[in-house]
Amino acid sequence: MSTQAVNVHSAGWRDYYELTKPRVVMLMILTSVIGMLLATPGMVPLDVLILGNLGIALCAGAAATVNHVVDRHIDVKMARTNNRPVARGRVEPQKALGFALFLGCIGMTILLGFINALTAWLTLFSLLGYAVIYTMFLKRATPQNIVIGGLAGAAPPLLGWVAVTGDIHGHGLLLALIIFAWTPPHFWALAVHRRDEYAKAEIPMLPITHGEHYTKVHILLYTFMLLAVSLLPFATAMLGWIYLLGAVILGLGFLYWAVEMLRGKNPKAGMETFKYSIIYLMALFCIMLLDHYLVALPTSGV
Ligand code: HEM
Ligand SMILES: CC(C)=CCC/C(C)=C/CC/C(C)=C/COP(=O)(O)OP(=O)(O)O
Repeated sequence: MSTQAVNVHSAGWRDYYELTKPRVVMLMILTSVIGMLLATPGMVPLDVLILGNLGIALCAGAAATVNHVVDRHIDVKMARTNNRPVARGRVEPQKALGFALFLGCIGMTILLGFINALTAWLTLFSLLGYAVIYTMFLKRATPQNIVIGGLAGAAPPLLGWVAVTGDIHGHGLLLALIIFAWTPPHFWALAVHRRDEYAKAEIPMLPITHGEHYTKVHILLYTFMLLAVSLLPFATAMLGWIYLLGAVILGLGFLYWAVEMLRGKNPKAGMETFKYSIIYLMALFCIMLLDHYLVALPTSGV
């Protein structure tokens, strides 16, 4: 049997793992872990840390799996996604949906049984926000799809916060707001780079409906907004000087790439901006943690 035939007909655990969009979920979990640690001056109880993040990750993986099923006819048309397990036929849609249901039920049971109801319901809203509202409706309907859909992806640090404290605090919301402002430059940079593929799949992403220049201007505007929003944890005394310095340097780096895109002289700028966006978010949240333990807690007298 040829390798191609094996690829097409047999599903392995790797295919099921891929359905969960593991690298995206890992970054989300980094933000929810940090959301938990920022929520308290003390140490987060180990069961909340482990079970809370497990529950959130399983629900995010369930949402990602539904996205693979719903988008299979689109995914098969784009080079970036055409080897995905459901699009390629290695995993049948019903089996993938069963897998999503399994992950979602375990995730919700963990959150309801061991964390708290508010975290569980907010996680379910995020799951449905991405799997149903974004994937089934917004993605196909409007170039603002990812701006609105970004609310679901922005939730993890807030979910982490609520898992620890049991209520929604302004500081937790601020963390989600940062990811909300980050999502458009994160995604549109890639969409500019992959414009032709989205056009082929007839998805109304901003570079297709409004053109590349318009998209690049909006990337720059959102990057300014992101820089401003990222200063709020300092302005509200949630975090201190180390964070301020980190947020400014990382934000200026993002602005550099957004301007590079707009100048249009560097053909790799779109992909570089996309890659930078991931490093940016990872680094920003790590610096929050550093600041929390080195500056914010010691000066608050805890
Ligand atoms: C509606 C919101 C979002 C949209 C539309 C979006 C879009 C995308 C797309 C299309 C890719 C695929 C790039 C590729 O396959 O080359 C991607 C990759 C990625 N995204 Fe997002 N994203 C969103 C939100 C998020 C959030 C909230 C996070 C984490 C907090 C995140 C983290 C990542 C990471 C880590 C990757 C790289 C994955 C890899 O290397 O396989 N994204 N994003
Ligand atoms: C419970 C919880 C926290 C839920 C969050 C769910 C989640 C995994 C969101 C991911 C966001 C994302 C990768 C969007 C891209 O989808 P796309 O379909 O536009 O991109 P694609 O073409 O790569 O599939």
